[in-house]
This record gives sequence, structure tokens and C-alpha cells, in this order.
Amino acid sequence: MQIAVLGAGSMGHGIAQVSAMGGHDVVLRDIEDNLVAEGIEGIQQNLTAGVERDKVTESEMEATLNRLSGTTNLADAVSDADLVVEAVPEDMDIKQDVFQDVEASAPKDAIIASNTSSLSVTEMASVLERPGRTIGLHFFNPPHIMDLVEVIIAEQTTGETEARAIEYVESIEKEDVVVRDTAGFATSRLGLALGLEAIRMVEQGVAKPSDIDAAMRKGYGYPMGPIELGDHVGLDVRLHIAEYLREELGERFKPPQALRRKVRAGKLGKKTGEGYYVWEDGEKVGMSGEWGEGNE
Ligand SMILES: NC(=O)c1ccc[n+]([C@@H]2O[C@H](COP(=O)([O-])OP(=O)(O)OC[C@H]3O[C@@H](n4cnc5c(N)ncnc54)[C@H](O)[C@@H]3O)[C@@H](O)[C@H]2O)c1
Repeated sequence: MQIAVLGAGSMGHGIAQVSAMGGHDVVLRDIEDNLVAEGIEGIQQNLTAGVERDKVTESEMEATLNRLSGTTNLADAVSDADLVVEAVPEDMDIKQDVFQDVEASAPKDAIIASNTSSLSVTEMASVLERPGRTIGLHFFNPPHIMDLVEVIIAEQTTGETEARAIEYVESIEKEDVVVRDTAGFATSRLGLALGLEAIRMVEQGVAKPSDIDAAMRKGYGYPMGPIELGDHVGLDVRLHIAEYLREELGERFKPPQALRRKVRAGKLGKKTGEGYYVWEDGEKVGMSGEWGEGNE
């Protein structure tokens, strides 16, 4: 397949990498040359690390890089594409603009996919003249490590688009789950339900964060506890998604006051050095001193 990936940021460069590793020809597009270059550099670094760890051979690395190119020109990126995956910022207006621009330059039967983690793919598709070719392909961070792709079926998605998209997911050796386009899809909705309840439990003094996390790791076999996961994702991101799910799905997603307080204090988790845990150089070094403070 000929694939265009739009946006060379955290997700886009990873999606370009796994697509090229799956044998596809890939053009990576961002709005500035240095962003495209950084994306390609990120791919080179991932592959080099893969070679060092014997996960990737030298010749696979070379072949992958040979299948990749970068551009800032949208028409150049999509004009021959069978599949376009957008990974531009999480903003409906930006995504709809990108969708329309893609439709103007891409072949008529190209699939137009969004890597959105929360927005309605149906709403994105609504601005297209041929919306049946739209689908969500929700990759997880980092795409070269995480095996799952949630395939989001918009109201307009045709059966053919769904089948071709699943074929692509299989070609890059990822696991697909097919989800109807609803708020939070499957992953964010369930993950957040657990994460918010865990924060409420800390707030009510049921247990400290590290014990709640250990309970889920050791008792239920989760690779990471729900509080620690929140620190990884960013507590601001969690709050934002909770507000959206509350609006769409009801009061059970009401964000706890404790979560708002953390965000107001700039304690957003790993990226700011403190959330429910304290982080140094990306490593968890202790717990934030204020767990259990204040009740809603
Ligand atoms: N970061 C995550 O963990 C994660 C996980 C799953 C899904 N997502 C989703 O992936 C998408 C991208 O997120 P990200 O974290 O990679 O963002 P990011 O900010 O790291 O990257 C976005 C990139 O898009 C570029 N861009 C902006 N407008 C553009 C345009 N018109 N055409 C091409 N590029 C454009 C920006 O310059 C930037 O480099 C969002 O929809 C997000 O919700 C993110």
C-alpha cells in the first residue's frame, strides 16, 4: 500500500514507522521542514534502539528507512495514497480542515483514517463528499511497542472501508478491536472509569495510591496500576477526557475534585515531575506527599 501519515509528532512518526516496517511505502507530512526531520530522526532512533536490542535486523532497518520519505506538501503526500492516517492535534476544526484538504488531493477511493483518541470520527467524516471511506485507527503510544489498534466505525464507514482497514492493521502485525464510534471508544471509557474510581478511593482514604496500584497489578495482573497510569498519560489529559465523557455519557464520569486540584497546581504527572507520584528523569522515585487530602 501507499500510505500518507499526516503529523510527524509523538504518534505520527511512530505510525509511519510501523507502516514502513509492515512493507508499505510511506510519506510523512508535517507543516514545517524541521518537524518532518525530527519525525524521521525519531524513527531512526527507534530502529537503532531496536537493532541494539536484537528486535530489528540491520537490513530491516535499512529497508524500512528506504520505504520512508518526508514532505511538507500535502498534495505530494496524499496524491497516490491508498490510505491516509492523520495524527494532527486533537482538535475537531483542525481535523475537519485536514480531511477536506486530503479529499481534494487524494485518489477517490483512498481511505481517510483518524488517529483521534476521543473525538467523533462521524463528525469528522461529515465534512467529506465521500464520507464512507472514513474510519478511526486509534494507535497507542508508542506505536512501535504497543500492539493494539482500535478500529473505530463511524456512522458513514462502509463495509469495504472496514475490511481494507483491518487488512492494513493485520499487515503491520497489530491486534485490531472493532468499536462503534462512541465517546471514549472501548479503551478510554473503561480505562477512565477505573482511573477516576481509583482517585476517589485515594480521596476517601481507602488506601494510598501505591497500594491501590499494587492491588490491581498483583491481584488482577494489570501491567500498571490505574493511578500510575494517570501520571503517565497526564492528569490534565485525564481531566479533559473525563469532562468530555461526563458530557456524553453522564455523571458517572464526573471528575473528582482531587483531580482538578492536581491539575490546577500544575501537578500533571510524569511530564511535570509530580502527580500522584514524584518523577525524576522519567523514573518514578516516590509518592506525592498529599494523597488523601480533602474530600469532595
Ligand atoms: N500522544 C498520545 O499518547 C496519543 C495516543 C493515541 C492517540 N493520540 C492522538 O494522536 C493525534 C496526534 O497526537 P500527538 O500526541 O502525536 O500530537 P503532537 O502534538 O505530538 O503532534 C501533532 C503534529 O501534527 C502537526 N500538524 C499540525 N497541523 C498539521 C497539518 N495540518 N498537517 C500535518 N501536520 C500537522 C504538528 O506540527 C505536530 O507535529 C491526536 O489526535 C491525539 O489525540 C495521541
